Amino acid sequence: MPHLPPAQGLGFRMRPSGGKSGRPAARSVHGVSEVSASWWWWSQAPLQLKNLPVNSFSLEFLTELIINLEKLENDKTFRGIIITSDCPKAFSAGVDLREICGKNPAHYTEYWKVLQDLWLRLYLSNLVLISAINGPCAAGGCLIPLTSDYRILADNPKCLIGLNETRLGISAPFWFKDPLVNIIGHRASEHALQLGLLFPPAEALQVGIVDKVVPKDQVQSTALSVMTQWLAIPDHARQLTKNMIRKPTADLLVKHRDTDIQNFVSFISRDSIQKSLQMYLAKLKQNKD
Ligand SMILES: CCC/C=C/C(=O)SCCNC(=O)CCNC(=O)[C@H](O)C(C)(C)COP(=O)([O-])OP(=O)([O-])OC[C@H]1O[C@@H](n2cnc3c(N)ncnc32)[C@H](O)[C@@H]1OP(=O)([O-])[O-]
Repeated sequence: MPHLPPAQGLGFRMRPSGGKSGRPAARSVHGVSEVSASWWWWSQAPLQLKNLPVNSFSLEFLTELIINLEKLENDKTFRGIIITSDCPKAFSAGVDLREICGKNPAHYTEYWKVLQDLWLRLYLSNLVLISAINGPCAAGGCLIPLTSDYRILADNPKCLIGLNETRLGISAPFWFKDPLVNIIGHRASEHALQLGLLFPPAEALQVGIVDKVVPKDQVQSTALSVMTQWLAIPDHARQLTKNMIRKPTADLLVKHRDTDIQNFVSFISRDSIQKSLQMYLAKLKQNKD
């Protein structure tokens, strides 16, 4: 049987795309499930996010995710990753508000740097990245879909997706805004970002923030068939093309990382912003079903 991810934290499984029988030995590294991938035909790895209850980005979760992405990137067996959620409530609720509320500037600095690291790793990945979005995906949670090469969303009214930061009284960083503009265009981004819109599936497809909407039970199979299409292209040609298209956007963050951290830390440390985030968190707790 494939090795299952641990109950908490991040896990990932890798499976042959061609349906061959047998399984390689599983081993565990630093508490993270990993399957040693020695079989050349295993070209795509499902990466299942599991940080209960809503895959919010805690510092620990982000760090673990980066380590695992690095392993996949360095393992030449893999040419693509399908990223999905193993939490029933959400694909991702974005930044864990407890990381940016009531902490100190040193913590905010560390947190923001790690979030930038994740963005850079994903945005410039040589692998084909497909987001299989099987739950709500809010604000920072869109970091993964927006840096992916293809996005598939489950057709369920609960599966809202968008950058809703303004509704929390904060602003999405430019490195969230830029990929959104690249994907849906300038005017639609102005609209979506200023109003903090969370799109239901049909609207998400119409505006172009996702590429496909399918019934929830078909998200995974659709991701696999899209992956097959992308893997039919020779890696070197696809990677050069991806890099050519994305590098100018990524370079903006690389060049302005320190200023961006300083801006974030001074903004998030303001009393008025802290108050507004605390109110949002309290409202989330009240709204529980
Ligand atoms: C800085 C600029 C850039 C980025 C910004 C961001 O990403 S800002 C982030 C913007 N993100 C959003 O606006 C999304 C906010 N989240 C939601 O809208 C909903 O939780 C949901 C639709 C994802 C799931 O709905 P559902 O009814 O199925 O589940 P539920 O609602 O009952 O939640 C379960 C538990 O998780 C808790 N919790 C949830 N999110 C967060 C969080 N981000 N953090 C921490 N905790 C969070 C929630 O309080 C509750 O805790 P409790 O009481 O059990 O201790």
